[in-house]
Amino acid sequence: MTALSLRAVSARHGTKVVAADVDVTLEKGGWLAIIGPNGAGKSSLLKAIVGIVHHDGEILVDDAPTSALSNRERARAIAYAPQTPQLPDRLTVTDYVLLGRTPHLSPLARERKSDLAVVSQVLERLDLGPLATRALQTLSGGERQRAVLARVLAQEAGLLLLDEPTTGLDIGHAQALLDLIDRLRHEEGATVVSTLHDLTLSAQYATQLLLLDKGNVVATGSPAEVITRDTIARHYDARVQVLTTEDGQLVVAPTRSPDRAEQLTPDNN
Ligand SMILES: Nc1ncnc2c1ncn2[C@@H]1O[C@H](COP(=O)(O)OP(=O)(O)OP(=O)(O)O)[C@@H](O)[C@H]1O
Repeated sequence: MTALSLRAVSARHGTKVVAADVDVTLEKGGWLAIIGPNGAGKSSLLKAIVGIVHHDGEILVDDAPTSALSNRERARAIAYAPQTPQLPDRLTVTDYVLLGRTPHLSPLARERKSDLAVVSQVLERLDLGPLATRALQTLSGGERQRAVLARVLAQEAGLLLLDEPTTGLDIGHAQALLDLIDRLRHEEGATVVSTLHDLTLSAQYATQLLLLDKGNVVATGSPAEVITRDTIARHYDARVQVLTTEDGQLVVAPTRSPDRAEQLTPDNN
């Protein structure tokens, strides 16, 4: 089944188009990373898929046009974690994560045992058990980020849209979180669309990349097709080497300009 199809989709703020004419297809269980320099339109495109930024063109989730879904149907199909969420600071982690169950409850109904079970399972998976009764305002940046992901996972939607999910996480927590998302893909068939600034992580975790530059799609394909020294130089104005580890994983390593690096060798200092 095709989990997500964008057909000639443009995202716009008012009349200003910030991501133009995007065509992409993602099979169930795939992971699409939207990459590109600052201001390229990545978050806006993600928000257009969620339905909180205007779009032109057609968006299909599980082969159904999202324009035909009710809010509730949409919330059961698509879970979204914004880049900088406004959190209800006084809520405990458990109560906040329970909000993820809202699309599964009938109006005004209280949560059921099964909802609480989903929440405690998700908290455990994200190593948030010890923080379950803490108010959100007392959490560190990385802990808040994990709480947001926990709410998204509690929603049990098939399509996860994650805007910079590793922001504020140290390298170990970032890897643990991406590994967890990867497991959800493999074990539960979740489909993932994320924006990611870290090109190494994008190359290692995504099955498919879409590179935006100034709102235009300038490259799509597998990580090896999209992540090349020339492409990164052209669209990010950055000097990098793309290395391959012994087990075949790509690593994007920034390099200093040769002139400047030479000036800094110990002999010259
Ligand atoms: N609500 C808004 N109203 C008007 N313009 C907006 C709005 N939100 C974003 N933009 C503009 O749309 C363009 C794309 O922004 P967007 O946040 O989608 O980029 P991005 O690729 O996610 O950037 P970054 O990597 O810096 O997070 C930018 O020029 C931005 O200023």
